[in-house]
Amino acid sequence: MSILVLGGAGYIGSHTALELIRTGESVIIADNLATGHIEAVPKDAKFYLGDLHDKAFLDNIFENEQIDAVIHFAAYSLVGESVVNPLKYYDNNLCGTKILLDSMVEHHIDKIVFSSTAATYGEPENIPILETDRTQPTNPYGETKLAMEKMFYWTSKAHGLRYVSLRYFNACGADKSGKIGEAHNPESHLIPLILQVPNGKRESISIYGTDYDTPDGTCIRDYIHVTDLAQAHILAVKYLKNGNKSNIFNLGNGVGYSVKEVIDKARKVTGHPIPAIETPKRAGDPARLVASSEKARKILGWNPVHDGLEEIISDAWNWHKNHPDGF
Ligand SMILES: NC(=O)c1ccc[n+]([C@@H]2O[C@H](COP(=O)([O-])OP(=O)(O)OC[C@H]3O[C@@H](n4cnc5c(N)ncnc54)[C@H](O)[C@@H]3O)[C@@H](O)[C@H]2O)c1
Ligand SMILES: O=c1ccn([C@@H]2O[C@H](COP(=O)(O)OP(=O)(O)O[C@H]3O[C@H](CO)[C@H](O)[C@H](O)[C@H]3O)[C@@H](O)[C@H]2O)c(=O)[nH]1
Repeated sequence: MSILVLGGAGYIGSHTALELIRTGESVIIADNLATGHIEAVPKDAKFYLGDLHDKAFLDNIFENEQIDAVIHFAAYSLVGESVVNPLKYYDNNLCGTKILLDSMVEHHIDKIVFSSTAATYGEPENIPILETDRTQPTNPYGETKLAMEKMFYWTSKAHGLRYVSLRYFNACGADKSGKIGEAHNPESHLIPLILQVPNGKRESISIYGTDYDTPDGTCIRDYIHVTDLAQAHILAVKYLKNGNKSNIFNLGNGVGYSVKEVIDKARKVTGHPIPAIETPKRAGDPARLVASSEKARKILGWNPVHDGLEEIISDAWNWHKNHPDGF
């Protein structure tokens, strides 16, 4: 039996595929390469080039491969773009996933783990954020992920399929091998943007807002190593294989770092002064997003081990310095 990794040529998907292979699983990747890279696909994974919206493409995989469970990463995830072009996000993230569910139900594939996000919460009520806290997204990207969760909920009630939704906080870092890492174009995430400065790709890093209600005035986020995220997916598949019920888990370290702290740590890791420029706030950024991942720890047995900011940035730097232009 194999695990189908949809979006496995992307950043988090390729790291998860690699970890699955390291644990001896048979992995099949399907991806349209919209934002992914063929070079990120592990050599031991079988690859299908195609799109989530193409039901015949999915049907063919489910008919010709022995698929035990699906891990679904395929989505668009640029918050700013989702505000300007919401229908692009509804179409890919929600309508695409609807086609996937049609095909899974038809082929009696009954286990799926999928990527959700901290963006489902919007402006948080409490810190750390619990899975039971209010979900009120402040952008279309977060809305599409919340709508996906609800679509899974009702589909599971009607068709007996079971799911695990993983709400990641800020994914970062890279595989220790240095062979794969984050390569988004355009890049919008803080750590890879910072590392473009010592790589000679940009002059400085912008700090979006310095008058937030935080100790140094800059936004606080919960940075979680991509390899720890990958492990959570493996545990979530195991959880479903053991017959457990559908569930939602936050994935973060439970520790928040400010934008200034991240920049300082990157200066230490790279030995570069990394000039920073204070700019106005980016619309829709909550001051603090920090996860409680107690539920994932207790129920999945998840234990993030690459949790220090220095290790996260060192692993990211190990990738970026050798791949300044990505793959
Ligand atoms: N990176 C983060 O910090 C973060 C945080 C929270 C949630 N997420 C979610 O995690 C998932 C993976 O994020 P990522 O950073 O690895 O993104 P990514 O863009 O690197 O990977 C997504 C992959 O899905 C593929 N894809 C997209 N639409 C497709 C379609 N219609 N058919 C087939 N393949 C398609 C892309 O080509 C790409 O390989 C996404 O669902 C994202 O919303 C990411
Ligand atoms: O050049 C930059 C880039 C980012 N930031 C700040 O750095 C922090 C982190 O920003 P990212 O763009 O790296 O990530 P977000 O916190 O915006 O992450 C949100 O968007 C992600 C998708 O891209 C995930 O879905 C995640 O769960 C969701 O919270 C934010 O305070 C942001 O304002 C800067 O100051 N300068």
